[in-house]
Amino acid sequence: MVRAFKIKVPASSANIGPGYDVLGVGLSLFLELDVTIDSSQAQETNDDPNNCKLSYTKESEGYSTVLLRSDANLITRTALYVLRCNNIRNFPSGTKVHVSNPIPLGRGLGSSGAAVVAGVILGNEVAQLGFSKQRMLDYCLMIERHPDNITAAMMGGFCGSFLRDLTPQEVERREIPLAEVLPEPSGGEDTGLVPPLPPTDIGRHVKYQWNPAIKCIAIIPQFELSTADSRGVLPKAYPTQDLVFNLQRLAVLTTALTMDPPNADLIYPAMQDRVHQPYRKTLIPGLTEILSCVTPSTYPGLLGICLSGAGPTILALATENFEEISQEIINRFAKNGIKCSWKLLEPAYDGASVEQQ
Ligand SMILES: Nc1ncnc2c1ncn2[C@@H]1O[C@H](COP(=O)(O)OP(=O)(O)OP(=O)(O)O)[C@@H](O)[C@H]1O
Ligand SMILES: N[C@@H](CCO)C(=O)O
Repeated sequence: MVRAFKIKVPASSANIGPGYDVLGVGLSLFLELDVTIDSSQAQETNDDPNNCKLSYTKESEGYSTVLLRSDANLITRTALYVLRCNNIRNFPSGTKVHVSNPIPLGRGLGSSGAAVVAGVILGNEVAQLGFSKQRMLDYCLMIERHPDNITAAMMGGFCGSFLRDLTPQEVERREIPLAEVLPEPSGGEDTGLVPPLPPTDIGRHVKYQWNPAIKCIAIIPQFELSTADSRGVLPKAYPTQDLVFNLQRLAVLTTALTMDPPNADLIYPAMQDRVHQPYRKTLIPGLTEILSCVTPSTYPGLLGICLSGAGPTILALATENFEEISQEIINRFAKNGIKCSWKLLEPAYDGASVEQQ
């Protein structure tokens, strides 16, 4: 029997200013996997140690750099983690995965979150494990340990999320699939290890309303900034007044983005942040100036502006004047020698999906 299905996972923007590691919104830019499982084509997948032939469309972001071995690529490596937790060593023979990825890598638009969500869904589908989205979140959150992008990509829409405290035993078992559980890309040997199942309900979330008049402009610099590096510049402890500053704004922002008509006088100041953006300016030339100089008074229709995820992309929320707002930010990056592209996006309300074909 031949099986074919398509997995679609949205990009996402995390933090939305004050909601560091808390808020995320799914965006209308989709990572897509076309999957076929045809045992009569097993020979074609024999080159891969885990029976999976992986390819990317030429137009895909990362086309020339992503690794295609199934135990090295983030999507298939994640799927292998799910399979092995459930005592299945490899993909079914004759598995082919063709990826179309329009989400720029390492720019703050949730490319890794989308890849991890797609990988967990891939594992669930190929082995027909029948997991709910909530259970699949547990697997995702053992890999990417901040829930904002992952939750928005899996569930869609505008989400607030947290990780529950793990018990000391669960903390001990915080398996790190990329380091321990899966074979290293260079070796490729299957160690036979069965990783422990993830604890249940690691991530809890709510979905907020979003006023559909609010569009998301992503201004995307042409340089990559890895999330790990961008987290590395953050302090280990914060002054109380900075945490209170963010908590106050976070509480107001989640409702302000639902109100009709949107109120720029409320949203713009509610999107200010003192927890991550001030520290990340060292990695993103022009950031401080961009965040402070483009305002609703200079650009009617602009509601708020922030760093998208770990950066370097800038997220501007607006109801009109999209081109003018983008051009202003592009010009300011250009003064710092940085070229950008921009995209006008909407929230992806439904999150990740699977379509049987
Ligand atoms: N479609 C994909 N296929 C394979 N690997 C991917 C894919 N998407 C992301 N990755 C991996 O994830 C890395 C980028 O992850 P990183 O967390 O640094 O940035 P990001 O997820 O784009 O940004 P942010 O988390 O701030 O939104 C890439 O360099 C690549 O290794
Ligand atoms: N909350 C995360 C999102 C990026 O993955 C960060 O800002 O580091």
